Amino acid sequence: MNSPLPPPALTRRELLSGLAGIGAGATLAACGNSPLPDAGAASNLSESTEVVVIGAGLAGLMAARELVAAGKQVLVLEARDRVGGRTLNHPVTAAGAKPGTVVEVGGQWVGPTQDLVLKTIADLGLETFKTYSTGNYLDHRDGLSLQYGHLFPVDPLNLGLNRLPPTDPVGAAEAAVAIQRLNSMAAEVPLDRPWTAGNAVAWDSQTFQTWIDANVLSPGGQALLQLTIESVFSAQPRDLSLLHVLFYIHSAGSLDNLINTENGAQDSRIVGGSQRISIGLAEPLRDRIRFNRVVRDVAYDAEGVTVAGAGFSVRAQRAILALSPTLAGRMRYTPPLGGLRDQLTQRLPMGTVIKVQCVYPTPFWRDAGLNGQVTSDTGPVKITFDNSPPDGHIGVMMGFIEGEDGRKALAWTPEQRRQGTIDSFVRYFGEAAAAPLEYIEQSWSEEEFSRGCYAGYFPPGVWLDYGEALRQPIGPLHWAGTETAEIWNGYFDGALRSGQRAAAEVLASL
Ligand SMILES: Cc1cc2nc3c(=O)[nH]c(=O)nc-3n(C[C@H](O)[C@H](O)[C@H](O)COP(=O)(O)OP(=O)(O)OC[C@H]3O[C@@H](n4cnc5c(N)ncnc54)[C@H](O)[C@@H]3O)c2cc1C
Repeated sequence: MNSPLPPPALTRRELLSGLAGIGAGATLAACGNSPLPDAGAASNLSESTEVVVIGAGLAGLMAARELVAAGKQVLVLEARDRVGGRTLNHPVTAAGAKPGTVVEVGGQWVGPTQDLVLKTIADLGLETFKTYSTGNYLDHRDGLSLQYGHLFPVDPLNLGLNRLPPTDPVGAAEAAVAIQRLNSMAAEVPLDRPWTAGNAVAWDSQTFQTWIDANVLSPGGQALLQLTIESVFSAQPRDLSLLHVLFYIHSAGSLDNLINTENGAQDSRIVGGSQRISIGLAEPLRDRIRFNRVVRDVAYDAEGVTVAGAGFSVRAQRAILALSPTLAGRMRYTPPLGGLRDQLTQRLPMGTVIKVQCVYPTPFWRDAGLNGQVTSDTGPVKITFDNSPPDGHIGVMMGFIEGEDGRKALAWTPEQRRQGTIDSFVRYFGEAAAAPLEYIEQSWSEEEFSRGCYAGYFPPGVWLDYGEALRQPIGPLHWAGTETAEIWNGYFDGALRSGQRAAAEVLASL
């Protein structure tokens, strides 16, 4: 926890200036940090390659790396002026912050069993540090706050006794039993073909809320499961197919893996910020990435594929579309994709999340014996984490406004979101939270090239009737992106695995 800060990560501007020597140098030099595509500078640029990858997030970058390693010619087209997609470092500029201090406004954590992302981090020479978890958790329910620690030194039956807030013991016990039941059901869902599970029809015909209503009796247990699902999917239990929830649990190994901080998906962070993974993957590809290339048209035939946008086109033998099905569905395909694939992309919405962070002179909650991790029944921020830098020289409190709360907050002004965040933090940590030095937010639903987060999710009926079309290549078109992953779907690890899988498909087909 107390390791000194590493040398500052390569900044976006440094990476871009490093990339400016490539073929489309004029465009890159001009693009700076503008979030808008510089279509004019790309006028009439026409290139050809063996494989074109659309999207320079983790999936696209991994696919490109694999193809280059196999000796293929590759071009990566990225709509934004940066790499990383849903990973994004943000500089902390508050007084007292050491130069180079960043917080992640996108994905940030890694944990055990996420083997590919952990290997990638190690291969890139990056380091991880544990999410701050020393001290008590805090649960806020029915207007009261309760601090609690690890009440039970051992939990031999793995009932989650230390994971669920004991504010309502009956509710916590019921939720713990439900979680174990869900883990057992999830193990029956084949990761490669969830729609073939023995109970697939019944499970894909109901929402997760329907299952809660039928199987969890106490209001406290219901509320805990609802919050659990909101925090994992940034959507409401009423939005999600039960089959999808079970697939996702199996994909991560267990629901415990999804929700735990220590030894779970929130276990560790990357020193210098998670976007360093994307930047590290991109560095050897610097002469192959084209920024500000918003692909709008994909024309394909037996010979290959031409992808194009304002002022540019690329001809290739194969294309990997390394982005969410929702985004892939926004492109125009010639000839049109089959109805199954097209309708699939009409049915996979992205979750809704606004990630909010307040910077303070110190992580003052630690002095009160709190680890900064809150669960709450009161919004807009119902989940918080201590997001301070590794040495804790400044305090960063982070929260998510997600699901239903996120949807409401999309209609708020920036000042209302800031005030709502501060009100939540004051409710949990007292008046010391009232005057942050800096407020940072990222609303992923308002990002044209993400359209929501953490990931796309499956409402009822979609796995059953459209699941087959998720990864099935169409002619020279191959699909990647974390939404296509079997293992750790929705996470960094799944994104990287999907890139590897799509690259292997292409290599086998060439
Ligand atoms: C707030 C938040 C918190 C999260 N927390 C975690 C976490 O702690 N741990 C974890 O493992 N995961 C987390 N995730 C999820 C994780 O970030 C994603 O699973 C992963 O980054 C997805 O990578 P990807 O390559 O599949 O997609 P993306 O990162 O979305 O990459 C797609 C790329 O395609 C580009 N693109 C889009 N449209 C076009 C177009 N028309 N033409 C060209 N390019 C285009 C985009 O700009 C983008 O760069 C979180 C996400 C968010 C937003």
